[in-house]
Amino acid sequence: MQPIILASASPRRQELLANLGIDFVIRVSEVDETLEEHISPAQQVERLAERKAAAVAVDIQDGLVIGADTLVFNAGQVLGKPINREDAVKMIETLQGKSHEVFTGIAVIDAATGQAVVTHQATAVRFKSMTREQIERYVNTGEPMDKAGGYAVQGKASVFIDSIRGCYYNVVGLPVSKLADVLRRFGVEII
Ligand SMILES: Cc1cn([C@H]2C[C@H](O)[C@@H](COP(=O)(O)OP(=O)(O)OP(=O)(O)O)O2)c(=O)[nH]c1=O
Repeated sequence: MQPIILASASPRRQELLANLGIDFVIRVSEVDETLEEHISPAQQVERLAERKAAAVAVDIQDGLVIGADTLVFNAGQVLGKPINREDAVKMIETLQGKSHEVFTGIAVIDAATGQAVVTHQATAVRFKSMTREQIERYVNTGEPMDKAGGYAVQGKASVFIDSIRGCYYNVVGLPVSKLADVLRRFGVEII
């Protein structure tokens, strides 16, 4: 089997891939994650996932490099990670009491041939109504700061999640079942 390289510093992605029991190494390269204007959230996450994988693939001889990117799409607006506490409060204020979509793009690049498969998945997440005080208490936990949309479905934000339609793991940062489909196209059978 070819070596598998996860081009991600996200502990969530590392944990989800490790859960599958496959051997992989982690290599991360600096990538400009500035959001582009006038492209759909699906295109946005696909481009960033591909950029992350390509930045690592260019430096190695062989192996399958996996890149991923997650964004929240709410009321026509793309939300990345909050830049500070106030930004996190604002993000959650716009999310509470309704549904939004979480997009994760994944890219797998065969470093030896340059062959790439890039795709994405969307999951709908509905938040309960939250008071300003609850939002502030949640932000004070520190949990929102390195998460797209300013929340972690797998963490304390779970208290405020009303429902999820689609892949849960996609919200956490890696659509595991879709990734398995893509890896199979490169000859990697997980189970
Ligand atoms: C919505 C949501 C996002 N997230 C996380 C997943 C991602 O780690 C992060 C989105 O940021 P990303 O820029 O997609 O990823 P990253 O910077 O953490 O890691 P890398 O670029 O090295 O792969 O938000 C959660 O953990 N839980 C959630 O519920």
